[in-house]
Amino acid sequence: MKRASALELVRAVVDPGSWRSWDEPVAVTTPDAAYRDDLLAARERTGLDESVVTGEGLVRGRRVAVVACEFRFLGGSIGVAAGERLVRAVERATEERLPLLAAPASGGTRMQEGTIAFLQMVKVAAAITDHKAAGLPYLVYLRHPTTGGVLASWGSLGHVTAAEPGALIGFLGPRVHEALYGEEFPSGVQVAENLLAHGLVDAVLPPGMLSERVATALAVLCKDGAAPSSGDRLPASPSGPVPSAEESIRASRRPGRPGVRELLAACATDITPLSGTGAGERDPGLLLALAHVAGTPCVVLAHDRGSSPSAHGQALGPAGLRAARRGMRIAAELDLPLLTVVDTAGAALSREAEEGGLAGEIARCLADLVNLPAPTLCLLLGQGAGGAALALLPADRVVAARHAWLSPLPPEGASAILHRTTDRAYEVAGRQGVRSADLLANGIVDRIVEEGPDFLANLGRVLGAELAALRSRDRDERRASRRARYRRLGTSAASSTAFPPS
Ligand SMILES: CC(C)(COP(=O)(O)OP(=O)(O)OC[C@H]1O[C@@H](n2cnc3c(N)ncnc32)[C@H](O)[C@@H]1OP(=O)(O)O)[C@@H](O)C(=O)NCCC(=O)NCCSC(=O)CC(=O)O
Repeated sequence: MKRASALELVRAVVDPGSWRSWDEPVAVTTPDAAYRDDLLAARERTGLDESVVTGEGLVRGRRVAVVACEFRFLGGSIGVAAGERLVRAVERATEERLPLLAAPASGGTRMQEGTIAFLQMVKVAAAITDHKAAGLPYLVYLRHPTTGGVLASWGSLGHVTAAEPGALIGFLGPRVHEALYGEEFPSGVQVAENLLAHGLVDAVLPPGMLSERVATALAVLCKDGAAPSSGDRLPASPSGPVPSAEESIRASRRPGRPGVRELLAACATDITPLSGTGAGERDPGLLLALAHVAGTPCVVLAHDRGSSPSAHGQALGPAGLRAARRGMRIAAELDLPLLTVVDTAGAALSREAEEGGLAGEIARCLADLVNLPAPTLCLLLGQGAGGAALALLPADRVVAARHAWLSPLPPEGASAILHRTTDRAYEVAGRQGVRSADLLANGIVDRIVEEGPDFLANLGRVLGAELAALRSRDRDERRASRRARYRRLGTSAASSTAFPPS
């Protein structure tokens, strides 16, 4: 496939005329005559003095630091000079508080320089860790081909990672595999599209789409917008009769009830979908995205019932919960508000889910979420059955749709435990205090949104106001009051009015 040069890639992504190189010239000092000849030939061929270019430009008007490999320069391989140039660029981006875009294309560590070149991976990874620890975004665009120690360091540390269509992306170079094992590496594995299918990258897109997608992601990651929407008129507080548990459970399972996709379509912009854990797993039951929700930048992680006509939708498994924890880490690193959306008929119940650590992942989600430094808001949108629902619940604030509910397991399961039949599900749910009104009374939910004709628009307004209010609070105070809130649950201080059982 055609390979764009480093500077062609840069030109594709930055605004015309805005590129400023940060590169300081490097001299050829090696005593190895053959390597010296290789370097000089590479310089002649590319017009560059090393295999990476670094600098800054505007991406749709925003200053962004960019580092990119030139594959025609010794296979884009990284030796000491290239490693040093990369690290200086990352450090400068951190100092100047610029978001960083990396666009590698490389055969990995430069073989001519050996082990000292290999160890550059450590300092590059350390510099990127510092950049992220400073709360700054790091985006990666994996180009054809990206292999070895480049993929195993700065290629795999992005908050968001995209790849070039058809690009060869893998740890072991196919040439090496063939030489070592005498056979070709299986085809179709080290290919961008296969990485997407396995939750290793978030998107596959051509260089021509990069500037738009980078701008969209950075609009959220750099926390643009978020004018507090306190002037918005919020929907009136709920009044009128409280529906029974049966009414709410039936309503939450009605075909056509809006899910997270309808919610985002109604009140989110600048959506960047993220895919999977980044560690080889994805789960269609979990939607992870960056977005502006009602104008506030946030990480969204949500149960996704998908387009499945079944009321049960797509069950969430351990991989989905691991992807959720990836979203929590991004929110924590960038101090972005996190919006969770609960709408699940229950976790995946299967051998794979058990062996994949379902219970452990629920535990880790709960622990991570209740301790997350970032502002957190949970929307109980519909069904809230069992641990898969609770895993996304313990936020600073919890908003519930009128017919949303939360129960320790699907109501039919509760009925089976108590009465050895699923037939008494609604009766049991009524006694378990699952309704939004019960949750409000027990201090689990802070606000209920009625489900009238403007349901989604009202939800958007409430979420916007809640997110804006959360962002204006002091971080330590917010975290302490979150912990206190969940510590209090079940004690008399937690509940206000007790609703009669439905
Ligand atoms: C990246 C590739 C798939 C690209 O294949 P192509 O057929 O497109 O191109 P190619 O093989 O002709 O490579 C183009 C030129 O770049 C050179 N080249 C490629 N990789 C290099 C490297 N790591 N060091 C020095 N030179 C390298 C090639 O020798 C060739 O030079 P010329 O044109 O002069 O012949 C392949 O080069 C490859 O498999 N490279 C090895 C990848 C790998 O396993 N790296 C691990 C390194 S150790 C490491 O990184 C640490 C770690 O693994 O953790």
